[in-house]
Amino acid sequence: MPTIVSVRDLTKTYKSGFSALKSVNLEIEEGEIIALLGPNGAGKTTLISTICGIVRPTSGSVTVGGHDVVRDFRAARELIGLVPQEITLEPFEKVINAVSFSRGLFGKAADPAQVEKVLRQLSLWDKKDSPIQPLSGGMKRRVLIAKALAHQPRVLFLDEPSAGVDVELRKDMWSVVADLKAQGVTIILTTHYIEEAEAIADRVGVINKGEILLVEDKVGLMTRMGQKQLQVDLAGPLTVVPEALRGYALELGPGGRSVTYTYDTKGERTGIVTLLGEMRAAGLQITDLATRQSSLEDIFVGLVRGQA
Ligand SMILES: Nc1ncnc2c1ncn2[C@@H]1O[C@H](COP(=O)(O)OP(=O)(O)OP(=O)(O)O)[C@@H](O)[C@H]1O
Repeated sequence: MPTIVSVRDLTKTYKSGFSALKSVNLEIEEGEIIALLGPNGAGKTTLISTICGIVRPTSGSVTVGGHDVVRDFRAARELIGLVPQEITLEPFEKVINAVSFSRGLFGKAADPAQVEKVLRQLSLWDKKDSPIQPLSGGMKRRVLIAKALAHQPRVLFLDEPSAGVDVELRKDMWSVVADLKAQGVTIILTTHYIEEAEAIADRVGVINKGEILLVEDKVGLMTRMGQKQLQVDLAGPLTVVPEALRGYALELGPGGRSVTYTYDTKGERTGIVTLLGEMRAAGLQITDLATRQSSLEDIFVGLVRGQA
């Protein structure tokens, strides 16, 4: 896939002297969903604001569709839609007017057919004549997305799309994002919810203290850095791990009723078969087995702690 957004050696130092981005490099491919994960203050909003031309870079460059976001800002901005974190809508305006007006902000001529297409796409067509105020929280978020899509951008930025949103609405947002991707829109979202990245992103970028720690295919990342754990439940409780099993990475569970064995998913041999054999030989009676794959959250916490 061709690159649509290219960030090269980007730094941002605010007037206060605070260095919010430190030599960030990032290439985003057309048609992908990339999730930027990071703790509070990591630099996520600064990064997307710089790509969108709202914050001026201190050094480095950003291009969108080949247009430099500073030198050629009009052409770059036309390709971008930004859905802000806060609901910033005129409460008494009708849905259809709010969306049509956004198109005009980009100097695009009125196009009722395009506005209808966007409203239908977001299941807002039957609400087109409703004022915004009485709409549910979910519908208001859809209006924000419709406004960002009104001028037919190729790249959509979603800044924490599900901050303060309940589980049902979050799932609803995920299906909207999946539909947009199916229509070829490139999506860049920032999130604190690792499950959100796990559910919808193709690639994940982890950012902390103004630096990108990694950008990687989600599935590949989880396989590369993931570990698995085997929990073995026992008929009788243990007080310590028996001497014969000390060579294994074992942890005793609550009340000594189980042991947990952590193993590497990349290893040629997991060691499970020999472990179970040695447990039996040590006189332990096994009642159940369960495995667990480490999640993106485990990987994320490990990376951010590692940098600290
Ligand atoms: N205008 C500004 N002047 C000075 N410092 C700023 C300014 N804007 C942001 N910062 C600082 O830059 C750092 C990065 O902020 P940013 O909003 O990009 O982080 P974030 O990852 O989006 O955080 P959050 O998840 O909390 O929204 C923070 O320490 C913030 O206080």
